[in-house]
Amino acid sequence: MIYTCTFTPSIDYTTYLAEFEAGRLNRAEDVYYYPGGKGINVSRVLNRLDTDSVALGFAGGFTGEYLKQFLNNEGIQTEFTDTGENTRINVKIKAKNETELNGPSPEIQNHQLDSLLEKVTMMKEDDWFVLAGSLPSSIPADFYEKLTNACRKKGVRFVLDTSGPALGSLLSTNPFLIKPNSEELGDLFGTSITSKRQAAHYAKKLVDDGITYVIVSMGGEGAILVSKEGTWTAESPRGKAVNTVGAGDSMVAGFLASFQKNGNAEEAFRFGVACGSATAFQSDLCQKEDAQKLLGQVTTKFIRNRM
Ligand SMILES: Nc1ncnc2c1ncn2[C@@H]1O[C@H](COP(=O)(O)OP(=O)(O)OP(=O)(O)O)[C@@H](O)[C@H]1O
Ligand SMILES: O=P(O)(O)OC[C@@]1(O)O[C@H](CO)[C@@H](O)[C@@H]1O
Repeated sequence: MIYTCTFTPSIDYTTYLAEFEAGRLNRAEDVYYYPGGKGINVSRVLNRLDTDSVALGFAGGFTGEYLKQFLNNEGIQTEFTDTGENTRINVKIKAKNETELNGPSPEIQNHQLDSLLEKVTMMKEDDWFVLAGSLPSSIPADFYEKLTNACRKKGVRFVLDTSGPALGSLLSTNPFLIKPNSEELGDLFGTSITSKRQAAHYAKKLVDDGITYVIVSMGGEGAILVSKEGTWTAESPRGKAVNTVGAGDSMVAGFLASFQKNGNAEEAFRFGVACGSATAFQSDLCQKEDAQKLLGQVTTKFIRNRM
């Protein structure tokens, strides 16, 4: 089973308008209330790819209820721990540019952390634990150690998709897969990454340090996958970007759904890229057929590592 875990879920209040101007009253033409948060997006896309998952994490209040119901209505199993406070609402403004306003993480108490740890301890060999999205800074560092030790002991593969200091501090747990975008990878090394060659250089350092697969996503430019064997690069299919929120999460879901079936990293990477682009080309997250249609446009190049 794939377990996704979102510490900081959201309702994504997604609005479309021709023009947006800060500092004045703007009126939206269309609005959508999507469940959000990176792990939740991974679960929603997995579900559309006919792959079961359980969405774990922390939610509360009327927004937390909406989130759970929405996911359950889509047929996704949820096991959220109640935070006792409203889950945040993130504002996504789609005008000529995309503007985002994300709320802060909830305060999470020790007994709530323990309840998550208990769930991870119950996982079985060959399960997956996908920790995705922003992590509250108040959580003691040794908690993640306990969490990832529990995964290791049970033979559960740990997938990490977070950003900022949390990404840096969790790398030493040797995740199976991480998926930073180029900006997040650059932040990690105190530099700015503008090409696939640069991205491959830094991703390789992470693989040398013990991470099995590093995917660096680069929006409309495509992505790279680095492992001990070498580097694959992929161009994104061309199309009109409608809403890129969740494109990275769709890529993670596509990779996992495919890898879980046949263990072929290149194939999983190609399908991940197709899922990312299929999501970017529509308002909500992609459906399986959308990704399958784009798959033929995703070709990869491989460069073997020198021994
Ligand atoms: N404009 C675009 N055109 C085509 N494909 C895109 C576009 N934007 C994103 N994608 C696809 O989605 C993948 C992931 O996108 P991106 O690098 O923006 O992820 P991200 O920054 O993690 O996104 P998010 O955090 O919103 O999920 C890209 O590698 C690409 O395959
Ligand atoms: O604030 P975080 O946790 O970094 O990101 C949260 C978020 O922007 O990421 C998802 C897209 O990847 C959205 O559904 C959600 O609103």
